[in-house]
Amino acid sequence: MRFDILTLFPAMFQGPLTESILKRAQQAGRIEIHLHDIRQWTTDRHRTADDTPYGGGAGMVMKAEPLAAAIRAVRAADERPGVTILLTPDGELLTQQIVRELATLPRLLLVCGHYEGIDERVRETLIDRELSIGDYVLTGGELAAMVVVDAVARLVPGVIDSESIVEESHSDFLLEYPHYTRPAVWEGRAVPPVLLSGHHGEIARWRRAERLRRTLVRRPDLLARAAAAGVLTKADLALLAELGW
Ligand SMILES: NC(=O)c1ccc(NCc2cccc(O)c2)nc1
Repeated sequence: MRFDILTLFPAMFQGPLTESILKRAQQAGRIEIHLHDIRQWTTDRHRTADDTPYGGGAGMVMKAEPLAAAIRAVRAADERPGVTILLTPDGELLTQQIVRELATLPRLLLVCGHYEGIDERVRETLIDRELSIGDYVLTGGELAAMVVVDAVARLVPGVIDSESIVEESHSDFLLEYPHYTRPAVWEGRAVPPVLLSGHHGEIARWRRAERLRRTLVRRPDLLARAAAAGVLTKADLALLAELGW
């Protein structure tokens, strides 16, 4: 899968995209990440990529010409069709369901807006989809783009071991079960005995029960979505009834 990131601050991506799993995934050729500095497509001496807003007001708006030229040039750089996504607080809220959908695409172009955003005429003509990582405003779309790349790339086959994806949090709307590792007792607190029992069936049942209980307590909204999506078994519903759901 190919990611193209269009930004005014390419250096911001050193670190998250050049370390650990994403670095190894790129070295293994599972994913490609190409950074593009939008200023490369400015034409004036001052390399102007933003300007003051028509109608007045504070802040700056990203100019249409350089951004449109960048999007068109980057799209043309690879024959694979890609979806062009703008990261913005006004976008559709990113969920694991959307992440799974994006992970099936051959290519993603992520446009990192800045200041107060981008000229509306670029949104109308060149942006396919607008996504938000949450209801808060950041100085730019770069951190949001890193979140999208991280969440999507880890679902690309071969990037991480597939069995850990199946049962992870949010994969079926439910939160994760609690995790423990050595030592068996830490500061007087023991690991739940069932996990040391070797009874894999009991362990699976305990973990499922913990996922349901935690989701009920922390995110009842997700539980309702799990029920609506039909991912709760009769045993799940019986246990949830016992828990008062
Ligand atoms: N919640 C988010 O995903 C998110 C994304 C971007 C951002 N700031 C840049 C920006 C601000 C306003 C308009 C625009 O197009 C881009 N802030 C938060």
